Amino acid sequence: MPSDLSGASGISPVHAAPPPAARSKPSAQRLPSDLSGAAGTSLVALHALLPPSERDALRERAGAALSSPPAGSHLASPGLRLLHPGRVFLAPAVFSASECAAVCGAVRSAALERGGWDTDRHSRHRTVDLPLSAAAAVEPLVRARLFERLLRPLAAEFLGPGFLPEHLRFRDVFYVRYAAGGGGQTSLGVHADGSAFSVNVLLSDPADFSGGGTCFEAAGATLQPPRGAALGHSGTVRHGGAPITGGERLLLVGFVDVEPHAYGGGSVGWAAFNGYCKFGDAAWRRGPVPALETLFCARCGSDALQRVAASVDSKGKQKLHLSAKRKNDIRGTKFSLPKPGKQNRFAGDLLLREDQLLMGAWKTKVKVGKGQVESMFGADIIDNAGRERRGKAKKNSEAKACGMRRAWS
Ligand SMILES: O=C(O)CCC(=O)C(=O)O
Ligand SMILES: [Fe+2]
Repeated sequence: MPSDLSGASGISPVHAAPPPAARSKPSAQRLPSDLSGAAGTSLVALHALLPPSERDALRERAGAALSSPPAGSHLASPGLRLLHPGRVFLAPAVFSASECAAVCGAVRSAALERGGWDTDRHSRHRTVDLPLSAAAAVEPLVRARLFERLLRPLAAEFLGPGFLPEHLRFRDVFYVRYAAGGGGQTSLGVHADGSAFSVNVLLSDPADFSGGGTCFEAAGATLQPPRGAALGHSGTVRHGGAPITGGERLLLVGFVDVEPHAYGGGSVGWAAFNGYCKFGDAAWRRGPVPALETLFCARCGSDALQRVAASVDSKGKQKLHLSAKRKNDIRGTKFSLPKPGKQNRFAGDLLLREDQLLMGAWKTKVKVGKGQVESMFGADIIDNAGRERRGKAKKNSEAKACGMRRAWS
């Protein structure tokens, strides 16, 4: 564990504890539950913080790369590289204790209904788990909280102003169960996740189990965040689940990736739509978007945006100089809609409102591996969603559930 931990964010240093040798009891560091204000943001860098100058340079590079990417460029690899391998983060309160309890309840009932937990969703370093979709009753809440309290601050804090939270997506989100006794899984070997970065949130009450925590190989430390907090780290950081010695430990684990699509300038509305598909209402309630990049009004979704003069008073409050007398002049703004063209010329739907449902977009695929494609909205979206298949089913046309694999172990 690097020595610069102390004082990084008002959290006491985390001292070396060996990653879990199968049976030894790790000396784990319980993190305080009240971290509010620890670093002035909702996201607390726990260790291996880059020196400020290097961090600013990184941000600048990220901002430049992401706000004006060269035409046709893909964001995936810059995103992966942007996350410094040694960094581990904590988002102190992603869920409240009562939300955690509600999610635990829903997940346990889902497991009962399905006749047990899954054990084969991940090829290596298997976990006893359930996908996010299994507990449908709490899925909107979980997506919203992850977006609002994790992805949004994360995008703003670490990837620079040109980066929208919608550039991030979950490749896999699942509930993990560790249980002592009864043949349950008690620990998870050290591994790296094949994600840009990963997060895990403790859903159980810490009084319900002993031992546990997430151990980090290089740091030689095991961290035990409080209930409802998320521990985040680069997917390349080798880590594992420390053995529990009693009770049940329920976690929410998310593998986050960077969208392989650039949203700049005129396509911010499209990014917001994409965000809505992934994260529901929470993505709609977005913070201020850089005004010049906005196509549609963030409140009503209409395109009637008008530039007005603005000033800032001595207290830093913004004042808009709107004139009640000013009439909207719509001369020259009414056109008949052109007919869609052929062979990629003006083909597709015209984007007239921010919340317009672009049905064709569901078919947009991105390459995820050698010869492998998936919907740009994530592995769990299939392009014929909601459409009935007419005629004979094609051979091998079945959409394959694409479970996230842990790589580089
Ligand atoms: O148990 C933990 O704290 C870590 C879980 C984890 O790394 C995973 O599921 O990939
Ligand atoms: Fe992991």
